[in-house]
Amino acid sequence: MDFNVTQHDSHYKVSVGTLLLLNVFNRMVLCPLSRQLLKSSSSCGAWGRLLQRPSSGCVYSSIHGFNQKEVKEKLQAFPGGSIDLLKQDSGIAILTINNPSRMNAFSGSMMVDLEDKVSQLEKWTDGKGLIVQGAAETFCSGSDLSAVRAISDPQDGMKMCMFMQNALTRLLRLPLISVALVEGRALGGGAELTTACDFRLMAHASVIQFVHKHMGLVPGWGGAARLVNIVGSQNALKLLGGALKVDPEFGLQIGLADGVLEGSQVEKHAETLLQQATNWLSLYTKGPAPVIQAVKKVVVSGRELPLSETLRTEKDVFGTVWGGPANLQALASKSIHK
Ligand SMILES: CC[C@H](C(=O)O)C(=O)SCCNC(=O)CCNC(=O)[C@H](O)C(C)(C)COP(=O)(O)OP(=O)(O)OC[C@H]1O[C@@H](n2cnc3c(N)ncnc32)[C@H](O)[C@@H]1OP(=O)(O)O
Repeated sequence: MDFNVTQHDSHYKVSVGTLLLLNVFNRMVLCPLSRQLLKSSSSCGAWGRLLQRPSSGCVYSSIHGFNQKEVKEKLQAFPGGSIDLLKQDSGIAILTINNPSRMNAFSGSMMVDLEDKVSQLEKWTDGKGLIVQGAAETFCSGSDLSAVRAISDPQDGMKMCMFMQNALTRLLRLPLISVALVEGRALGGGAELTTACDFRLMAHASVIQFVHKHMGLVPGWGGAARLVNIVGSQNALKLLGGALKVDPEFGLQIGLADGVLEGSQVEKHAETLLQQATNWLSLYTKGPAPVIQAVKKVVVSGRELPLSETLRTEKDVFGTVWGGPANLQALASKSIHK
C-alpha cells in the first residue's frame, strides 16, 4: 500500500514498508545518536551554549568579570514588588510584573526574582507558551527610579545591566513561544522587556516608549539590539533617537506590535485581555510540548547563529522529533494538509 506524504509543497510516494523501516532505523540509530550528540555538545557547541543547558544562554559569566552572587546581593538591597509565575496545565504560563504602587517598576529584588522565574521556566518540560503581563492594568515603567538613583555609579550600573541582559536573553531563548501583553505603559526597561518576548500584543490606548534618551541613557538590558532585530535599524534609530511613543497603530505599522487587543482586564462581559492573548497564542502552541519546543529552538538558532551552525542545530533538533510520538502518530493517521 502506498500513500502520499506532503513535504514542502512536493508530493512523494512512499510505501508503508519503507516508512516503517525508516522509523525503526531512526528510533534505534539516529535518535539515540542525536540525543548523544545533543548531550555531548552541551558543554561546547553553539547548540549547547544556546539551548541545552539551563542558564547556558547567559551572555556574561566570570570570564567577563561578572559575579552573579555579588550582583544578586546588591540588588536584594532594593526590595519591593514581585514577579509572579503561574504555570498552567495548558502549557501556557503567565509571568506577571507586580509592583502596582510604582506602575510595576523593577525593584532590585524583582530583577533577582525574574532571573529565578526564568530558571524555573527553563526546567519546565511540559511548557509551550508564555504570556508576560503587568499587574493592575499597566505593563512596566522600567527600573525603579529610587534604585536607579542609589546605584548611579557606572560600575554598579554595568553590573545591573549585565544581570538584566543575562536574564532577558535567557527569557527570549526559552523553548516557549512568548508574548508580551502590553496594557497601559511600557517605559524604559519596560519597553526593553517587551522585546525579550517573541511577540507583542498591544491593548487599546497602550504605549511602548524607549524613554532612555530623556533619562540621558541608552537601553542597557539588551533592548536596543533586540529592537534592531524586530523593527530594523532605521525604525530603531527613530524610536530611540526620538524617544517616540508607539501606540498600537504605529506598533503594527513598524512591526513592533503583532496584534491589537480590544477592551480591558476589568470589563465585565467582554473577553479579558488575558483571554484574548491566550487565544492568540494558542494558535502557535497547539500540539505536543516537544514539537512546540523544537519549533522555538530552530527559530532561536536561526535568529542568533551563523548559517552553518544554525543548520547543524536544526539537524540536531530535527533528530529529537523525527520518529517521536507525534511524528509516528501523524504518519499512522495518514494526515494530509489541505
Ligand atoms: C531609562 C533606563 C532605565 C532602565 O532601562 O533600566 C529605566 O527604565 S529608568 C525608568 C524609566 N521610567 C520612568 O522614568 C517612568 C517615570 N514615571 C512616569 O513617567 C510616570 O509615573 C508614569 C507615566 C509611569 C505614570 O504616570 P501617572 O500619572 O499615571 O502616575 P504617577 O506618576 O502618579 O505614578 C504612580 C506612582 O508610581 C511611581 N512610579 C512610576 N514609575 C516609577 C518608576 N520607574 N520608578 C519608581 N516609581 C515610579 C510614581 O512615582 C508614583 O508614585 P507616588 O509615590 O504615588 O508619587
